[in-house]
Amino acid sequence: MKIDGTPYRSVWVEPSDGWSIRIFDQTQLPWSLEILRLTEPGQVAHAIRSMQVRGAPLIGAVAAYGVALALRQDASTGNLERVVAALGETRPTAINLRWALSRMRGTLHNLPADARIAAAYAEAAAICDDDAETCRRIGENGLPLIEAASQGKDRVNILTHCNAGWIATVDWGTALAPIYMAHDAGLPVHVWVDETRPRNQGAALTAWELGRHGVPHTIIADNAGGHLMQHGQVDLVIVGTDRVTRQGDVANKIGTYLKALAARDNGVPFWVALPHSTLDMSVTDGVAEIPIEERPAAEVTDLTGRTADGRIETIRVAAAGSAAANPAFDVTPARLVTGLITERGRCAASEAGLLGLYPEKA
Ligand SMILES: CSC[C@@H](O)[C@@H](O)C(=O)COP(=O)(O)O
Repeated sequence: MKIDGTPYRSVWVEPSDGWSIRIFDQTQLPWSLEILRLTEPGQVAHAIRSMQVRGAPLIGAVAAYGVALALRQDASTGNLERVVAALGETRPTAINLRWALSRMRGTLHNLPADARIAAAYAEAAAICDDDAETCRRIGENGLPLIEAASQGKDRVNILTHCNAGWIATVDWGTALAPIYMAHDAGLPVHVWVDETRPRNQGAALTAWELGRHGVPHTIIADNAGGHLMQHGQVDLVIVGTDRVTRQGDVANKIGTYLKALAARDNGVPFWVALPHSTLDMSVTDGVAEIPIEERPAAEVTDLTGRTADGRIETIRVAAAGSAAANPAFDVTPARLVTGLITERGRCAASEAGLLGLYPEKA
């Protein structure tokens, strides 16, 4: 996607040296566009854990390059195993991280050490190209939903939660890909952007992305969605996901489940966009089985923003001395999901629906 006319991906190899890795520091958005250079796997682990990079597909892609950086230092089998294990522990909920690391391990494990570095860069690049193309197809497969919802309307209102846009993936995004395509096709799209407390991925990242692309949008407090649905102001909900189970349960940013409940109560379609790398067929019951990341309490008690004179500051908004809990994801049961949008088409959020599109995962 483009920033001020220049096309970017969310992760790339620095062309001047051919090996170091470039990412946007998402903790600095929307205030400043800072590009970081990662040169060793410890920096990659830090970038994922601190959410300088975030979003399920992107953390998988960056971790893949983390393996390549580690092998530059030591291409032994022992080091390959160590880096795969270490990066796999950086965040627990998004399955894309483990998917990418296991794909890297599978490609590299049986190669001689002196062939591993080039192969690791090639495999990480293939993961990135695959993700960009996959997300583009998700856009194509979600577009008809927006076309149908916009019939006879001068505005089609889509609500989204968190950030499942191009900076959460390598390119295009998942939930936002159909929205970009609809906007580019001239459909009258308007997006309700949940602010997405506690880290504000909606207010900071989704709003930034949509704004750069010229997509009309309005930021709302997380609790406003139900009210808007009751008053007919939401035509459909599209969200991304960090893990979809065999029976179609969906893990996504905390608060997604409440949006699905409100959507069901108001007859609003609730769609979930995902690439194949987000499917975890080894898990059936998402509520019981998906590990939910618990993040620092300070993300709840404190807020970071830009002051009127341009300084980035963090302030405490909670009462002094109160404890805070911060589960970062929740699971929406399949029964609340209207359907899944994938690179292979749309399907029901069910085992039969998923196996219809992905028979090889039976
Ligand atoms: C295409 S990204 C889908 C999900 O990863 C996204 O909705 C989300 O929940 C991201 O959470 P984050 O904690 O910001 O990594």
